Amino acid sequence: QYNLIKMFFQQVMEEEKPWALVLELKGENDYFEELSDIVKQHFQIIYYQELLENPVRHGPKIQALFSWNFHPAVKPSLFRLLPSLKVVASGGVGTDHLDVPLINSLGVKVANTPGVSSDSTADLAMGLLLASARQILEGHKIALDPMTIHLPQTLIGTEVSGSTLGIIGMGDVGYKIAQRSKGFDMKILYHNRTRSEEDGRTVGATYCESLDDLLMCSDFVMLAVKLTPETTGLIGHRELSLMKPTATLINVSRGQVVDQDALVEALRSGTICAAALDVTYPEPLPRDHPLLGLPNVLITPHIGVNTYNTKSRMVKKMIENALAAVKGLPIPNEVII
Ligand SMILES: O=C(O)C(=O)CO
Repeated sequence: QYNLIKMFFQQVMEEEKPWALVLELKGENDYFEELSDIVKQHFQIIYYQELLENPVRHGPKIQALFSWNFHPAVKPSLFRLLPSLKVVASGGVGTDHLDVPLINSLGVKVANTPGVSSDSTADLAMGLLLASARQILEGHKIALDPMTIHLPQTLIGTEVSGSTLGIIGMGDVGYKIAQRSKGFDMKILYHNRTRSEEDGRTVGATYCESLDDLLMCSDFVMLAVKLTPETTGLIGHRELSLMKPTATLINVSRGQVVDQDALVEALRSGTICAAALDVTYPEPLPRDHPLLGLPNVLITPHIGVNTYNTKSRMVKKMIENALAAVKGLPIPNEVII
């Protein structure tokens, strides 16, 4: 009898949980299953495929939408299926993939997950810098190929210690990159909309008011800006031509910050030495994209935040934001544009 009562209350509690539509978290691997399980502690979940199979049954009950970065489904036709939707809980800091004013005009709020992913993104940025400077991938290929004889005079890389790093964008990620580069004895320059004296001092970074100066003086140029109308196409032909021919461009922000055609040209012509990119546009690049065929380019598929710890923290934040919206409370990380 006790068990029956317990089951009854469990069922009542389950039914009281609000409904959420979850994009992308299902079944890709165990890790995503685990993240889904965290969401399930607070929400009853409908996956995108289930919604499409029966939109009339599932659509009206959905109050929150969980989504990671860009997802092609997040467009007006989806919102039309979700008349009770209160919030898009987006995983990640950037919300450039969402039309926030349009979503708001439908009475739906947008939230993101700031402050929990800058360490992992900065780690990856340093990984790209080191891998590119020391040709780690090329070395790995040689080590795997029994037909290649490794000669000591091959794979001569760029010394990172003592070189100059120019960070464009001194937000959370830029700052964490500066902290790490300090450990590598790099000279650090930064360019930002606003000068942050204190941040600069703590990590020993020198403010460059002029972006051109930073580009001209840096051995590694690191992009860590938000995508805004001002930063779209920030690095084009002119900016690349200011960089040293020995310099490397690293991008962990958004692909659109760089004019990719100009980058291809600069890499082909030797205007700059190399590029290491965690972000491109589109993502992924089409198989025949010229960037994929260049020997001096290293590309990772937008994995800056992909550690288990970071993703778990992001999911927790997404849940906090979604629960607040469903309860009509102030949303901790509401995106206001
Ligand atoms: O946090 C972000 O904006 C990201 O790009 C995560 O992938």
